[in-house]
Amino acid sequence: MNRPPVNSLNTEHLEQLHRALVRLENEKCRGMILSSSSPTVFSAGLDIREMYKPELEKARKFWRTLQDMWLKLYSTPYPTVAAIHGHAPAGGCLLALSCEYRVIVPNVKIGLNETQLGIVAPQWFQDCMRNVIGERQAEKALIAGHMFNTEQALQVGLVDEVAADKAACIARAEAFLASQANLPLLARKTVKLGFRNSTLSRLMTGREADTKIFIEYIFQPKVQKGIELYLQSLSKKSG
Ligand SMILES: CCCCC/C=C\C/C=C\C/C=C/C(=O)SCCNC(=O)CCNC(=O)[C@H](O)C(C)(C)COP(=O)(O)OP(=O)(O)OC[C@H]1O[C@@H](n2cnc3c(N)ncnc32)[C@H](O)[C@@H]1OP(=O)(O)O
Repeated sequence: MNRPPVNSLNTEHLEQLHRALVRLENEKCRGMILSSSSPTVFSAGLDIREMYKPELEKARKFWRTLQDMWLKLYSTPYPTVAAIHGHAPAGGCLLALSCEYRVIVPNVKIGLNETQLGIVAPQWFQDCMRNVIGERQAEKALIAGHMFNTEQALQVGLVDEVAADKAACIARAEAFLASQANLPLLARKTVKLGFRNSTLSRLMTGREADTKIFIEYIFQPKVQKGIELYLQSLSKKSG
């Protein structure tokens, strides 16, 4: 990902990610490392400006593009690793959770923090967390909007490994891909999709309902007020 300063996910960036995933699949890619050009941020999650006073059709397109990108990422036939050498809140955490393996560096925060922002992580975000860390830990983390530090993320199983820095992180991600390289492709892909199918189907069969929930939620005046205040707090911080 290379969308400075923080790889926030707007419609255009989501479309780029989606196109890249389609191309990798068409080219029979043998593995992907999802990484960031930023030295300190993996991805800041959804671009909050896409949810602030949006036009209805733009908001719908944004959400459908996110759904498209995630459905592709979660179901890739090739192995995927997230090299998390920077913070990964909310949608950034979703990207990492959607890969098959996660390597993180020290001093990083990762989690589905939506509750803390006064919004709600959609069901499929929640499913991804549950599938990785289990029901009990996911429920606790999501209710609190907890951001895990590196040590906590390793302990709870949100990530698989800690590496010292970006170079080591990429090297460990490559080692994971190498460990998968000799597995028969069809068997590997079939098992992966078997595990992920119910999560994928839940969104695929309810896409329009999921979009409606998103739209109705973000268009509420009190939610808009919360987003406005959060945006102000973010820009005050950097100002
Ligand atoms: C059942 C009902 C269900 C209903 C569902 C409905 C709604 C929910 C919908 C979706 C779920 C939401 C998912 C999300 O992903 S929301 C996004 C959450 N992300 C965050 O909270 C992260 C916010 N950012 C940070 O914490 C920090 O920026 C950082 C990532 C830790 C990096 O810190 P750093 O100090 O390096 O950078 P700055 O904070 O100075 O930021 C630089 C610059 O970027 C702007 N920015 C940061 N994050 C975002 C973002 N997510 N979107 C847009 N812009 C962002 C920040 O404002 C600064 O901008 P400036 O112009 O001031 O320089």
